[in-house]
Amino acid sequence: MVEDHSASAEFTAAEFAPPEFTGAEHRPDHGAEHGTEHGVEHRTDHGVDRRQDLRPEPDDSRPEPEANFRTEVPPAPEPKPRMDPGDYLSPSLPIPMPEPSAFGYRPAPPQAPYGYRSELERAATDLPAGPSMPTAGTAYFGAAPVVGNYRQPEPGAAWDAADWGTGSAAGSVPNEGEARVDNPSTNQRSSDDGPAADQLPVELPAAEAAEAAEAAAPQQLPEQQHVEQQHVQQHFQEQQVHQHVQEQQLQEQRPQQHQPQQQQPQQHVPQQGVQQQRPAEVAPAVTDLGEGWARVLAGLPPNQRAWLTNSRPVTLHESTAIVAVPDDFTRGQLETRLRPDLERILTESFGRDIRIAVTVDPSLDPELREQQAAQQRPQQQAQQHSQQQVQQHPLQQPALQQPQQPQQAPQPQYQQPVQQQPPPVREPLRTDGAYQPTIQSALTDPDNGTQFNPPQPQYEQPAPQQTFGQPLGSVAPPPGGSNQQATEAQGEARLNPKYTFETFVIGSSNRFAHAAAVAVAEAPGKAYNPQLIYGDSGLGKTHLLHAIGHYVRSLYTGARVRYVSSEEFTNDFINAIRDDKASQFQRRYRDVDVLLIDDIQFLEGKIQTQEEFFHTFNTLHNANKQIVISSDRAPKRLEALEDRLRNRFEWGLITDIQPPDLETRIAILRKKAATERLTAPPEVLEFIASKVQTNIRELEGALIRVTAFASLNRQPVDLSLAEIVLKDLIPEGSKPEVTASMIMGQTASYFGLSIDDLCGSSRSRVLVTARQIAMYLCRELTDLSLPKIGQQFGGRDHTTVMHAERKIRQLMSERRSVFNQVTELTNRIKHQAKQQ
Ligand SMILES: Nc1ncnc2c1ncn2[C@@H]1O[C@H](COP(=O)(O)OP(=O)(O)OP(=O)(O)O)[C@@H](O)[C@H]1O
Repeated sequence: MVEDHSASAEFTAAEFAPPEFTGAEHRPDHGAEHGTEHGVEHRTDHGVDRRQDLRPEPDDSRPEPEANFRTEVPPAPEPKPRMDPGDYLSPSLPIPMPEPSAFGYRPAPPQAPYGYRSELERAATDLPAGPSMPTAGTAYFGAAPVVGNYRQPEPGAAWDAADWGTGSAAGSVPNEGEARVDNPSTNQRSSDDGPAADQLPVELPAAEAAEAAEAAAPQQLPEQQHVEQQHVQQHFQEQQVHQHVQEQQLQEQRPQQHQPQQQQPQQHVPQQGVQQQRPAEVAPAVTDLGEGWARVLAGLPPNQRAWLTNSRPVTLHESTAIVAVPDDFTRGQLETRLRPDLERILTESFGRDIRIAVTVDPSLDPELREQQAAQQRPQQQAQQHSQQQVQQHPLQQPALQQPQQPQQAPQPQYQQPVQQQPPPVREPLRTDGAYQPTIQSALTDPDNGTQFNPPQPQYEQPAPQQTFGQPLGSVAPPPGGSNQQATEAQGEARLNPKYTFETFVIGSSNRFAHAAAVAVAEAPGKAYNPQLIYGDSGLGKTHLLHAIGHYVRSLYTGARVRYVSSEEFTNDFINAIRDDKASQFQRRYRDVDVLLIDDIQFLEGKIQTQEEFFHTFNTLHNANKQIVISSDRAPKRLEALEDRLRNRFEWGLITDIQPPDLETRIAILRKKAATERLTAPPEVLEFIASKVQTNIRELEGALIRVTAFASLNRQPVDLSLAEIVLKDLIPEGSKPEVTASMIMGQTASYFGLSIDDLCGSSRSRVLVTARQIAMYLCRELTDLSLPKIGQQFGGRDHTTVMHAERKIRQLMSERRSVFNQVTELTNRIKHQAKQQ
């Protein structure tokens, strides 16, 4: 429900989901697998080609490229040697793209960085603007008018040069209609033009240096002016010809010919030769990203091209070109300022719509490579020296032939990206084709029963730097570290591998929460911070939190993600105080890039823990680290939480999850059946979905029971069998409350044990099974979280409960005795609950 749009920017999916929000409309043909059933999307792809909706409206105040060209040229410029496009390309020749299979990776999720956001934004812009509804684009995103990576400053508002990366002094965003024009007399460029010539790094390539020097020259000879004017005129005419030809092309609607184009250096002929250049202007469409990228580099003005010097085209997936850049800051520049021009040129080059997705590959940073090389040099020299000694003193060979110490890994440079510097223009790009994309495959094909590929170990990347920036005060694992470290990092994140975006079914009840979660994962700390997801138990909040974690880790090498439930946070905090390990505790929760904190309602009434969480929150938020919170209520209804915390939750984006409708429930069951390889005909799934309406965990439990029963009895799963198994399911609405103590009491008496036995440490077989069954039933029949259940059973860890749940599910389908025990116990417990 909408609580208060103006104050909390909160909204509910159910009310606002526009009717036209159907999967079919939203999903063109991208992605590995996608379907719409009963209006419910089975998302397994990240591909949604709707980024046009997302991209910011072109800023009128920024000159179009051509206008830019004209305004940048001083009225009487000094003659400059025309640069051959080959010069532009030389430092950054695109490499042939490796075949995905050759490197053992699958292509990145098609258009991942846009699809989900576009969904969210489309939803936002489609909403009716009522009197209490702020304008679209800022309505739902809390205080900051942030959409994706793009921060759109308010017209006239002060803006920070760092946001635009020019290093120039802060200015103000021009009001609508105000154009930013370069000032040739002072040689100052408007901030939108990218790195100004005098701010470019010292070691420019020759051509760039010539241009920078030229821009700095105060005087021009009349003769030079004349030559330059000729160039200007010529270029202008060339562009007109180009436009004309393009218009003709459009009119004729000629099918594009996809012929690979040989990269031809452009001829600079005198003005009258423009007509002869026509064939070169009407370049045939390219099919290869390398060629397309070459055209991009040739087509951009130098100041924009400077940002691409260390970039690298990675691969083209359908209509998404993935480009790697050395750092987050450059990524931001590409995604905001350069995007329109890049996409325009690529679209023209390919003859079809092309969008870009930018990923970070720190190994492209020339400084870093230089440092690496410098560190390796002494070792190599020492090695050479040793070898020489060996040759000179053969008698010493035994000593010298000791196995070499493994080469010490270069020390990581965990620096924050340099914020106000244009990208270094120093070294030619690597052309060895050894690049492996940071974006890991996140595609699943549940219909084929294939599992989601968990992110590859983080430190297999050649980069000795964390892509995601430096966690606060952290001691990051060394580069090139072992798989064990990667596994540890994975373990540290504490993410359930089954809870990914691929296994999450989208319906009208959770569409907004899902779209926001994806947006957050794609731009952690930038899109919506914090993000709060609330909804009743068993509706997928935890699933979304874990999915964010997985997705961040697959997109950003080295990103530190930590999932924790509020109860664990509380316990950890108490233990830290008890053991005098406060600083360790703080490091654990503050040295992360993404903190996912589940069931925040459990902090209610815990004053000291709230205080600690408040500081954790502030530290992370101030450092632009992402915080995602889940709660069973809207923040306003967390009355026992301190005001200052609740206020902070409202800074970002609040989304709710509603109980799924019938179609979504059926879709969830289908997905579950596919991933768990359970066979159940559609009518059985529909029957189960109609019986269990408000809790997806119970829904899944019902499916497990039906299929397990069938498997034990060697019967086919059909409607009559499902009816028998689920006959005791109490209709929703009149659901009596089942408590943990009820379950433990019933279980203990059923197995002839005591409650102390269940909570104790004995590991006799009967006891272990009884304990695990009780834990399983607590999970299925109550709303208790994993840690809470663990507490009930003598303070056991939540992972023990997870293990028990899994184990009993498995045993139910393998052993009749276990199935019977669980069924019998369920009936007894429900019977007892009904009578109370
Ligand atoms: N949209 C969905 N698609 C697929 N599975 C879902 C979806 N929503 C929930 N589930 C599944 O339902 C089960 C319960 O979800 P989850 O634990 O995330 O709920 P929750 O809202 O966090 O509940 P609680 O508040 O009790 O912790 C999980 O197995 C999860 O995978």
